Amino acid sequence: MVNYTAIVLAAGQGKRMKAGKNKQFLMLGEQPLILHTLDVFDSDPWCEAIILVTNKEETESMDSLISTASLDTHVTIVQGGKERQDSVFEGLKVLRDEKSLVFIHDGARPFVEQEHLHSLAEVTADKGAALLAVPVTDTIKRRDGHQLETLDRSRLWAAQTPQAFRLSLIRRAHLEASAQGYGGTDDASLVERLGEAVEVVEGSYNNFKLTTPEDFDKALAYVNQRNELKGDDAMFRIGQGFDVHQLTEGRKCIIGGIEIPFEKGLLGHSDADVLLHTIADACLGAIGEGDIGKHFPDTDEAFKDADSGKLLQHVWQIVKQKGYTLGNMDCTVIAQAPKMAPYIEEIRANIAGLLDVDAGQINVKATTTEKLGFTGRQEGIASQAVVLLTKNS
Ligand SMILES: Nc1ccn([C@@H]2O[C@H](COP(=O)(O)OP(=O)(O)OP(=O)(O)O)[C@@H](O)[C@H]2O)c(=O)n1
Ligand SMILES: C[C@](O)(CO)[C@H](O)COP(=O)(O)O
Repeated sequence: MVNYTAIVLAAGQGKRMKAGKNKQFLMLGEQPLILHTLDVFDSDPWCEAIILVTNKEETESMDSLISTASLDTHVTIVQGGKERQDSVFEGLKVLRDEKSLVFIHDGARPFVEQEHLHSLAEVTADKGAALLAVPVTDTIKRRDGHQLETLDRSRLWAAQTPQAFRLSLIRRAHLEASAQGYGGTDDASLVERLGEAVEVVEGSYNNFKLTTPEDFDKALAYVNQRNELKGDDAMFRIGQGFDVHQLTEGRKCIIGGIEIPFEKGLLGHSDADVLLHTIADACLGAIGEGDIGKHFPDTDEAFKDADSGKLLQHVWQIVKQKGYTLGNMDCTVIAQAPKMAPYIEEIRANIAGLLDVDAGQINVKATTTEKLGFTGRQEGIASQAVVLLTKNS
């Protein structure tokens, strides 16, 4: 582990974004742009502290934003300067340990990945200066009036941030640049001017800077796509269920809503339909709503001998209210006996009817356990199910 301090720059005006305010405060999905960027460093265990450089006029609003963000890493807010370089210099002023590593990062680059932060830290610990960059993919032309020159693309890299340095080196580079009145568009260029080597660590094209409205649209699509895979609004949710009921004489053997002729039946508070209970559990699991025990307690007389088809339909209403529908489900009945094969299609059609979906979305299969265990001894029947739910658009 190589520790570093991150200086995150947010003191610009975001003029090219044309949003009428500093782009750092624009909502990118569920939170402002700057919080996405801070989250990256907050969740990196190698990052020891964050220096957030902000506008004088925005210090208060940035401060209250941070206080609502529940970040674990300590954030010091510093007032920036007129140009980006001035803002970096203000950030450097609060650091003391000259041997430590400092990462300088644009607040407007929220998608930097942790593996690249770590590669950068390791290279910088060894070499003293490094930056993330990607090979340019366009052909680059230098234009002088009507005269064009095509540059050799094989040697061209698009510089990103973070740019990382030993503190003593980047402080010296900034002092020198300021003494000479040199203004660079990045920090590495100031170190290059000292004649010092700066290593290139290949990053990702995802680590783009949000500069124009088009960049913002691209970032929003990226964030939405990421969110589709998680949380209450996820496009897909998966759940699994498992249940067992004891086989006993004097009870009906109801599996998947179909009464199967057999010398024994399943014991339970309700009709003990092991398969429908399993499916209900898988559905509740997928939407994060616990299990059927929570919704239909076996201490409640209302559910005595209850038709499990009705219970499953109740669960399915909850699923639908949350905006989900069935992708598909796959179930296994684990029974030594009765023989399930003759009933599988009827069960499948019954479940499809209960949920008002196509039978093709449902697979039901059965297995014995080769006479092993409690199912093999015909003491009980078990079942398993996995359910994939998809969000209605
Ligand atoms: N005086 C400045 C200028 C810029 N930045 C920061 O440096 C990063 C990169 O700069 P850029 O994308 O150019 O942001 P802005 O300066 O805000 O944008 P613009 O040039 O369009 O006004 C941004 O996170 C920006 O907030 C800064 O901290 N202080
Ligand atoms: C530092 C930087 O992000 C590297 O690509 C870039 O140079 C910042 O430039 P800007 O003029 O502030 O957009």
